[in-house]
Amino acid sequence: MDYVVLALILLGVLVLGGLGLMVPRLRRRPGPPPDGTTTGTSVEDRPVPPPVLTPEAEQDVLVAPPPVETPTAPAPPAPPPVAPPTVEKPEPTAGRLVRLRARLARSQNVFGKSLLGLLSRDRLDEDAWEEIEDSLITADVGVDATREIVDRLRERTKVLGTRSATELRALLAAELVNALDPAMDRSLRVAATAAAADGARTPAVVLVVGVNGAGKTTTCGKIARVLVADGHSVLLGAADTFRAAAAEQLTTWAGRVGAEVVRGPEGADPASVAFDAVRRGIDTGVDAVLIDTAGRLQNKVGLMDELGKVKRVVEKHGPVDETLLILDATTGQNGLSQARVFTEVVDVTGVVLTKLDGTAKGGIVIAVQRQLGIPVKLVGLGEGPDDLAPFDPAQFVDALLGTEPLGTDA
Ligand SMILES: Nc1nc2c(ncn2[C@@H]2O[C@H](COP(=O)(O)OP(=O)(O)OP(=O)(O)O)[C@@H](O)[C@H]2O)c(=O)[nH]1
Repeated sequence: MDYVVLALILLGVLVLGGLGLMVPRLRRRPGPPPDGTTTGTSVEDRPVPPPVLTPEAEQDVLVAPPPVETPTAPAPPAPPPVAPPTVEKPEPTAGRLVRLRARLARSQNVFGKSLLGLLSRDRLDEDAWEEIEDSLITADVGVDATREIVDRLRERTKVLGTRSATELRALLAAELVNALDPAMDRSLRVAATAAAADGARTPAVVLVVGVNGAGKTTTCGKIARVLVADGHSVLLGAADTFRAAAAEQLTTWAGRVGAEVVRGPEGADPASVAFDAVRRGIDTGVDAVLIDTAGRLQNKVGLMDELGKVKRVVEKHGPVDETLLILDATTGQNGLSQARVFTEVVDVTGVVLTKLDGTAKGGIVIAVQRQLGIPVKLVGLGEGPDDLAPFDPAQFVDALLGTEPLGTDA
C-alpha cells in the first residue's frame, strides 16, 4: 500500500513538473495570422545573420563616403548650329573712290578749305602764294613738288589772267593731277597667263610687302575682294608665319569671298609657304595668288634678306607679276625712307597707300609717286572690307579739293 501511495505522489510530481515546462513554451508560440492561413517559416521570418566582413571590406565600409544624392545636372546648352560661311559679294570697284570721298574729309580740311579759301581772295599777292605753298607742304606734298605746283599755277594764272575762284580752283586741280602723273599704268597685273608647255594657266602672283602694321594683311584681304568683284578667282598665301594671328586674319578674309588659303605652321619658312601657295594656285587654276608677308623694318638686314628669298623662291614657278608695297599714309615722309629700302630688295611695282582716312596729309600720294617713281595703285580709306579703292588721280584730286568729280565712271 505504501508503495502505491508513493507511486501516486511521484506521478503527481512528474505531471506537475511537466506542466510547468509546457506553459512558458505555449506562451512564446506566435498566434495564427489574422486570415487564419498557416505559414511556414518564410525567408523574412528567418533571423538575418550579421554580414561577415573581411578586414579590407570593413575598411571600405569605414571610408566609403555616404551615398551622395547626385542632383540631376541641367543638360548643357546645345551648341549653336554651325552655319556654313556666307560668301559675300564685294562692292564693285568702279567708282569706289568717289563713293569714299568723304573719308578724305581730314585731308579736305587742308586742301579744300584752306587752299581754296586762299585762292578765293580778291588779290593773290606774295603772301597768298606763300600761304598756298605752306598748305601744300603741310599736306605732305613735299617741298620740291610743292614748288613746282605753285610756280606753274602762278605762271598760268598770269598768262591766262585768271581771276575767278572757280577758274583758279580748276587750274589748281589740273596742276595737282599733273603732279600725280596720270599717264602712269595703275592697273593690277592679275590676269593669269597661259603656260607655254602644257597649255595650263599660270596664276598671276602678287607679293604684298611693307613694314609692321602698315595694313598688309588687311589690304591682302581687301585686294582679294577687289579681284573677286572684278570677276577673278584668287588664292591667298599666308607667308606671314611670324604673327600667328595674321594667318587667322587672312583665312577669315578669304572665307568671306570663298577663296582658298595656303598656310604653314607657325614659324614655318615663309618662302616655302609662298612656294606652296603658288604651286596650289597653279594646280587649282586660279587667276591670281596673293601672298601676304610678315611686317619687317627696313633696317633689319636679316628680315630684308628673307623677303628677297621669298621672292626668289616664288620665282621658281615663274615671275612675280606684282609686288605691292603697303605704306601707311599717317607715317608721312617717314614712310618714304622705308619705301626706298623695300624697292632695293624687291622690285616694287605698285604702292598701296593705306589709312588715308586717318590723316590730313593726303598730299603724301604726290610725294610717294614723285620720290619713288612707282605708281600708287590703290588707296585704303577705312577699315571696312570694301574701303580700298583703285587710285585715280582726277577723282582723288576732286575728292581732296571737295569739288564735284568730272568725267568719272561712278
Ligand atoms: N583707318 C584705316 N585702318 C586701316 C586701313 N588699312 C588697315 N588698317 C588697320 O591697320 C591695322 C593694321 O593692319 P594689319 O593688316 O594687321 O597690318 P599688317 O601690316 O599686316 O601688320 P603686321 O603683320 O603686324 O606687320 C588694322 O587695325 C587695320 O584695320 C585703312 O585704310 N584705314
